[in-house]
Amino acid sequence: MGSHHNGDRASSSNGGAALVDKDVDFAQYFCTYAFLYHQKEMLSDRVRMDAYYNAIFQNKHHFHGKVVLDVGTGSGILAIWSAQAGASKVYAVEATKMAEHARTLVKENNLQDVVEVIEGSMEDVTLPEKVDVIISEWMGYFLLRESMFDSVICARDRWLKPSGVMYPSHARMWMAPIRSGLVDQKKGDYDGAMDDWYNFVEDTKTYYGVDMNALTKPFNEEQRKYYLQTAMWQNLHPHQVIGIAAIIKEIDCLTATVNDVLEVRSNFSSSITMENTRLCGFGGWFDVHFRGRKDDLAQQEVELTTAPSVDDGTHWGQQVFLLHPPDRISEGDCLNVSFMMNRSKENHRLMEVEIGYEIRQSSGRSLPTLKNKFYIE
Ligand SMILES: C[S@@+](CC[C@H](N)C(=O)[O-])C[C@H]1O[C@@H](n2cnc3c(N)ncnc32)[C@H](O)[C@@H]1O
Repeated sequence: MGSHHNGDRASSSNGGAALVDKDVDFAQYFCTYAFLYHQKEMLSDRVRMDAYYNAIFQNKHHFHGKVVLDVGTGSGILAIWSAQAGASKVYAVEATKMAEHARTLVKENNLQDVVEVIEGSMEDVTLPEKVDVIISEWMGYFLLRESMFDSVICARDRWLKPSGVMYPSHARMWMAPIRSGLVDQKKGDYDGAMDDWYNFVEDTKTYYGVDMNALTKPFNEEQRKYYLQTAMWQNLHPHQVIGIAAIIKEIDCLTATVNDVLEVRSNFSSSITMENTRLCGFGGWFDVHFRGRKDDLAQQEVELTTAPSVDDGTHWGQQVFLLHPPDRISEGDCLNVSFMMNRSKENHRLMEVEIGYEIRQSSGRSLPTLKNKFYIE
């Protein structure tokens, strides 16, 4: 993944809705994955690496003598591990030129007889046989950003044997109320940008004789979106979580369809667990599990979580949705939240989010429901 302000991680499916222009998709999305610095960032994420490493090497029975497909192999790391764990054949599919680097690594590690690197979009590739295992690291910010899971679904439906296993096998999205000083900082930035605009309008009128004020409204909307409504990348401290976290989506990777992940809708409640604090927003994260399948379980189940953590932060961090203004809130209060996330119409790899929430105070009083719109860019 690129910079922490929502860089890109990568696919080329049709998003389940509108048709996607592959050239545009390549320019906007895949391109970043062609850089080694980007792959290195993922390869340096110890939580991510340990989880996949343990999932493979503690469950060698799923790999030994088996045919494996790695969807989006990048540097080839998961394909190489699969081969080292005893796979008889690994197809490693990668859309970008990173495939060439993967090929180099495969050769240097003496696995060229087992791992076949194929440069191409998963959706376009034809394999000579069906596979026993599909492994992929497809997760974007807040799980579904990038919509790369579509490509995994496509691969599964075309190439996985009926008895096949998915790595990971399950995924969940989580959400919790949080406190954060960022809410004040962003509001300050936004106010500063608007003050600057008003000065600009005045100066333009004074010095150049043109009144720009008619553009104040659209400028304001633009700045609000940028400073106040764009979800932020954060590595939250667990102490910033002020209420019970809720699961808002569960995905069985063996059976989920694109339709199942086009939209996420959840109504949940969260009890506030911190005395006299501020509700500054909501934090969203995900976890995935490697459990094998019901009739062919993992010997050692592995979890990869991106929950707020002091020592085990990941490059995914959490996505933070800030509320302006924040509300005073205290232990015993309860939040009723309605959450909705859809793909952006302009770019199926980006997301739009609506969060409605109502505070029920421990006194029994309810505050009016507030609705907020956000963009995961
Ligand atoms: C998050 S990276 C993971 C890379 C590597 N598997 C790892 O774990 O380090 C996802 C990779 O999948 C590739 N990718 C995404 N969608 C793809 C598709 N539809 N076909 C082929 N490659 C794809 C991207 O270019 C990127 O290199």
